[in-house]
Amino acid sequence: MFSCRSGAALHLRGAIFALALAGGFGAAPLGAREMPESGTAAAVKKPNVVILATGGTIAGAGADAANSATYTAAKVPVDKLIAAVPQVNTIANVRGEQVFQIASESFTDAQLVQLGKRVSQLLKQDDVDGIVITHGTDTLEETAFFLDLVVKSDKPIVVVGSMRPGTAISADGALNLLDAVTVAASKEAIGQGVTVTMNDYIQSGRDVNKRTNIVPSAFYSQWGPLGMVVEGKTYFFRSLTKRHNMSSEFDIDQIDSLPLVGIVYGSGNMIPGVYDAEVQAGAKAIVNAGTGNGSVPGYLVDKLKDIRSKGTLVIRSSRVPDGFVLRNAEQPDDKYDWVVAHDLNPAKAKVLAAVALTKTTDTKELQRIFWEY
Ligand SMILES: NC(=O)CC[C@H](N)C(=O)O
Repeated sequence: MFSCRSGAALHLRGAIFALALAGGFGAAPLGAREMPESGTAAAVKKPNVVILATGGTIAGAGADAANSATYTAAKVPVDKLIAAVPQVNTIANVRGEQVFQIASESFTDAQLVQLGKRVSQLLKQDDVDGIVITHGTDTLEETAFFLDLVVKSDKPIVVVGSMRPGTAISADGALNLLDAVTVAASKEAIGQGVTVTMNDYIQSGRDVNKRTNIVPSAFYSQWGPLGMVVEGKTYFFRSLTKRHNMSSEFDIDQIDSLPLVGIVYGSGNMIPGVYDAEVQAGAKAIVNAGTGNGSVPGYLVDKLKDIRSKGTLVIRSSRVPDGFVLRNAEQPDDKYDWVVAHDLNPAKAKVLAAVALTKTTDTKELQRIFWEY
């Protein structure tokens, strides 16, 4: 019905082109939050976006432009990151805050809580419309999921990193940051949960995983991206169906620390003493990153039953990146009072377990939480 050859379509395309010409280089892109009030670019009220910088490769620097993988992370301060991408200013009123300057593998739970509280505090302000968090990519998926679970706001929260430092040939950080600001400033991202903008895609922070160590296409979700961001405009194709942010029962304003949760990686010929070490170190739950469908070697079943009977929670996840762990398949979870992590990888299961344990240690409740988030 709406053919490109129709007069109406041609008229519409002509009008959009004329508007773009009138706006010139400084015009707000189509993704900006507010529409023009009088049809001129000057009347566009830009959204306010705060960039919280935490370090990572996006703030990294190498000795030579050929160093795409050998460099030091967490070097460049937030003001320089923003100054390097002046195009963000056409999309939003942007200001930066340096929260940390670390490689993301060095994130502690205390820092995660501190970051979450700052995001929550800022999003309560009327003069903040969206948040971008620049972050190392190694644990970006944990931080994004944590914020998805605990920040009670519908406003966009975008976590972004890069795979190459800004000093490298074909550095990806500048475009990823521009895309992050675009999403944080967009109406379409409201209520979509925490998102991650890497390599032109908008990924759900809940679903996304880092899958490769080097290339810019490192981030992947088995359920697919939510959409794309291209030249200052967002294109959403899906929504997150899991509970998050406003529909979450967790609230960072009520959380001051996280209980310790350990992960044990499954393989052939495992060392049973590793579980004891985690319990002795204070782990309230152990995520078993089992083989296959979260399988547990026969010689370890009694060890895990024993740990559970003494109070530590056992959560079956899998080292296999895709698919999900089925309850009572491979092991009788009902009988042993274990929990399954559903489709969450071990690192994400650890985050959800820690957050859930701030409210309950009841295994039925924990299993409900693992189904719902
Ligand atoms: N690409 C990256 O950001 C990796 C750098 C570093 N290991 C970090 O996670 O911060």
